[in-house]
Amino acid sequence: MLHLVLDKISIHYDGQPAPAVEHVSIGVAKNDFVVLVGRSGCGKTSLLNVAAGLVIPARGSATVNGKPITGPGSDRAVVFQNDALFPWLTARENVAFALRLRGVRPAERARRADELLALVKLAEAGDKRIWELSGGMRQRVGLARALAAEPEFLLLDEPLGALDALTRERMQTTLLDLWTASHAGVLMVTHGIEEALVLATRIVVLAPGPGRVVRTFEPSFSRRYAAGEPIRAIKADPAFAAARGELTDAIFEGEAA
Ligand SMILES: Nc1ncnc2c1ncn2[C@@H]1O[C@H](COP(=O)(O)OP(=O)(O)OP(=O)(O)O)[C@@H](O)[C@H]1O
Repeated sequence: MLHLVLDKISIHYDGQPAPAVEHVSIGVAKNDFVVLVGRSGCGKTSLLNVAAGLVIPARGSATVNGKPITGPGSDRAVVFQNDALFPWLTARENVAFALRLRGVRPAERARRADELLALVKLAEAGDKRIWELSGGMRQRVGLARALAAEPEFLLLDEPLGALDALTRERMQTTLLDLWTASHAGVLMVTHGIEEALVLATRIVVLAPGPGRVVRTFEPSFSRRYAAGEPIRAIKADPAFAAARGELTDAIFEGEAA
């Protein structure tokens, strides 16, 4: 079984008096969609950066398929909010660039890039330059580029955070479609409570001071979507509203009024 494992992780930034994160364990298997939520400063991005190999923990172990994570690797692709694409290149060229890094032959690159753009519903936009695209379209090019690496794990830091509410909602189902099609394990950070419920197979709720896990939830809504239930019907289910209330309480529990 493919696994990304953060085991008893503590993170202590240089010059800080206290650890940012203490004793946090999170596992992501293939086909899992794990979402980290919690108040500002609870260490969500720091933990994602440990998984990406960009932050080395003070204690604990981070492994991917049993091997220690010592830096970025082709088994993990990262998408950040406002991800940097090359604005002067077309959407197709941006995706093809990632294929080139993977050693895909030039003759193959354009065809494969078009397949990936179709997957994120941008089949018509291959020839458009990045500066000609909307924020939501750019974010989809970023996802197509991440998928070009055929990663076993996708690490997403607020990938929909910069989008307007309607585009964000549409992108949630795009993300679920990509997850279902790719079978990748996903670890994602979000501030969106509904977004976490729509997407996650597991939600890890963190609290700050220092960052630690306070609750986990295993919602079934994303599996229901993957099984063919429309997203509107899922969100209208009273179970969805109940889960939203419970998750909100867990996030704000213990917060000084
Ligand atoms: N490079 C750094 N150097 C020093 N301290 C840092 C650094 N990065 C993060 N921190 C601190 O670590 C703690 C956790 O930060 P982190 O960004 O991981 O939290 P977060 O939950 O992602 O926050 P937000 O929801 O506001 O994005 C915070 O107290 C932050 O100030």
